[in-house]
Amino acid sequence: MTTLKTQQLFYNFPGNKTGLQAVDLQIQSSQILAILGRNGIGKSTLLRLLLGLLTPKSGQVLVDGQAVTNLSPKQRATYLALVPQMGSVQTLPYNVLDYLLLGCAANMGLFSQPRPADRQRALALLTELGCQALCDLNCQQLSGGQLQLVTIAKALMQQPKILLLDEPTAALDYKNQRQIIQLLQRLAKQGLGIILTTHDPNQAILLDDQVALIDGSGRLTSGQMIEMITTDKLQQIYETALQVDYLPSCQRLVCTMSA
Ligand SMILES: Nc1ncnc2c1ncn2[C@@H]1O[C@H](COP(=O)(O)OP(=O)(O)OP(=O)(O)O)[C@@H](O)[C@H]1O
Repeated sequence: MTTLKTQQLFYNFPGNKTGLQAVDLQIQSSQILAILGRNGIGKSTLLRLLLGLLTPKSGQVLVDGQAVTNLSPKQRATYLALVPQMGSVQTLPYNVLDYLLLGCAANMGLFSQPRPADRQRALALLTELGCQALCDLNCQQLSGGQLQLVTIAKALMQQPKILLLDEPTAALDYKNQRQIIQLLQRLAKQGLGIILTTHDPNQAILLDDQVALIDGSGRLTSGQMIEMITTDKLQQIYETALQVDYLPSCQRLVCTMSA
């Protein structure tokens, strides 16, 4: 069982007096936490703090009780992997299979090569994501959605204990969004802890686990999806008219923009 938690995390955005305030969150193996908040509120920044890529003004991030900043890069990579926001993914001129194998780098020695088992795992992941036909393409030839799927597969090659995903379905069509949601649920059942950011409350509804909302002052509150995804709470964090209702034909809550 792995636990990732923050204690009273404060962070000021560069050149700005605003930031994240007193963030307390916790996630453990098999849990999924969806983080929602409006543009520029600090969701990606929070993921970078959790990964130890940014240093908080105060407070700390603990992985199994150890400060993330005290872990070596290799130790960190055994715990945590990131699927970055699509705009920030640098496409390297590798074919898709080799790109996925880069995901194993943290678990390999300096001069070792990927093993046949790693290649098989990469091919199995591509097949699971319906991307097996992409395997020999150059990454720079991929569409935005194809690159997003391949980037998720690369992070899974790292075999982390907690997976952090920054808007993992932003570039995906409905079928692929459903596939990623189902994949995340399967992985959580197998023991992976998952933290993702999303702009779509419907995804948090479908994932149906933990939800964290960041409000306009950079404070985070979290709880079970059913307590957090309400018309009042979402209207407050997005500062716009929207509605959360139970839709009998979908047999679930649905969030829509209202007039
Ligand atoms: N490299 C940077 N240099 C300076 N300021 C930055 C940098 N990256 C982000 N910021 C600022 O930090 C704040 C939080 O940004 P962040 O990317 O964490 O927000 P976000 O909630 O993920 O936004 P979005 O939903 O639009 O992706 C913003 O005000 C942004 O302008």
